[in-house]
Amino acid sequence: MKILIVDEMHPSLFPMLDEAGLAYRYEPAFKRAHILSHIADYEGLVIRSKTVIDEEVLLQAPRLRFVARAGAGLDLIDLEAIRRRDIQVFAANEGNRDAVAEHAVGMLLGLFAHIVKADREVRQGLWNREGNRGIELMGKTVGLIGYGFNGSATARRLNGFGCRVLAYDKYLVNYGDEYAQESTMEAIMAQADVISLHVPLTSETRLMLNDDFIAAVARPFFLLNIARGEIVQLEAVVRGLESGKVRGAGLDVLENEKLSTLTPEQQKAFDYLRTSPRVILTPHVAGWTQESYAKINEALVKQIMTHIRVNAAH
Ligand SMILES: NC(=O)C1=CN([C@@H]2O[C@H](COP(=O)(O)OP(=O)(O)OC[C@H]3O[C@@H](n4cnc5c(N)ncnc54)[C@H](O)[C@@H]3O)[C@@H](O)[C@H]2O)C=CC1
Ligand SMILES: O=C(O)C(=O)COP(=O)(O)O
Repeated sequence: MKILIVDEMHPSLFPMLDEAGLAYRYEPAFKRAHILSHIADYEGLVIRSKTVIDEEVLLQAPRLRFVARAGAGLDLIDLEAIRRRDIQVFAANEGNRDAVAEHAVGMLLGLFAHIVKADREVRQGLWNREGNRGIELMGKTVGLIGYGFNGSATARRLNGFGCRVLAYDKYLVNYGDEYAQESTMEAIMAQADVISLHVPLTSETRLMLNDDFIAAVARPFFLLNIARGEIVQLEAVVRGLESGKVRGAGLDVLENEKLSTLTPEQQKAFDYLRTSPRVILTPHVAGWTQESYAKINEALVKQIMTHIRVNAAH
């Protein structure tokens, strides 16, 4: 079993692979052309968020038996093309769920208590108390869209703050629990003070949060996007902020995260967001803590070992 690793990994991965007796080649600088010319030799591929796995790559990979995603999002993998072959996909959602949930709550507290805005003002010599009077999480209704690892971890924490949590998940059944009430998109739109997105990027969720969505929400609301930038139409959020329908937004992800290559429309939206005191922006770090990548690696190595054992038994 030979494994090719083509993305930057937390160093905790390598002793784990050594201990498991797995042979690997670590090539974090590999570009697509390198992957295409080397993948034929490998049974396993480990990626993060840099590498697109599509039909063209799979055609060059006759020996490939698994793709391990050191993280959660599978949006760069053509899952249909993978399913047509005998290739397993592993992900490690449990590794960064705590990081994401803490980041979500951190962003909400930051928005509600004006922490970032007030900090900037004090640094400029402004002692603006009334303009930074906060609002409380206690008693607010939070709607979570997507109730998998991240949605449910966020719900647990919000309970501690006295929030009423509604969750909508299109593909789970009986997922209501002591932390969140199973709900519908319509009920969330009718009742939520905060809407937080925890769905994967798919053809269904791409630009899910657009002008129509915002118009359908009954009251002005706060928006959190810690999932994928392409789920949210930024221009619609800007219009929502301008009209007041969106009271504030916490965005860890953007449609185009290479800020030097924004289209004129993206640049205009980004310029609005980066100067708005009602917006908190972070550079796709919600799942990225000192702890999460070690947890991700443990989960991945466990899955790789199980895969090898099961296949050896057959
Ligand atoms: N900002 C960051 O650093 C991170 C971002 N993420 C993003 O968050 C996403 C979610 O992560 P997890 O919670 O671990 O995934 P998950 O797979 O555990 O949960 C996603 C849930 O969304 C539901 N869902 C899918 N399509 C839906 C739709 N159209 N409407 C409603 N529900 C739908 C699924 O049934 C599933 O339960 C990832 O796919 C990734 O894109 C994940 C980790 C870190
Ligand atoms: O796990 C995910 O889906 C993330 O968004 C974080 O991934 P990354 O550190 O960019 O590979």
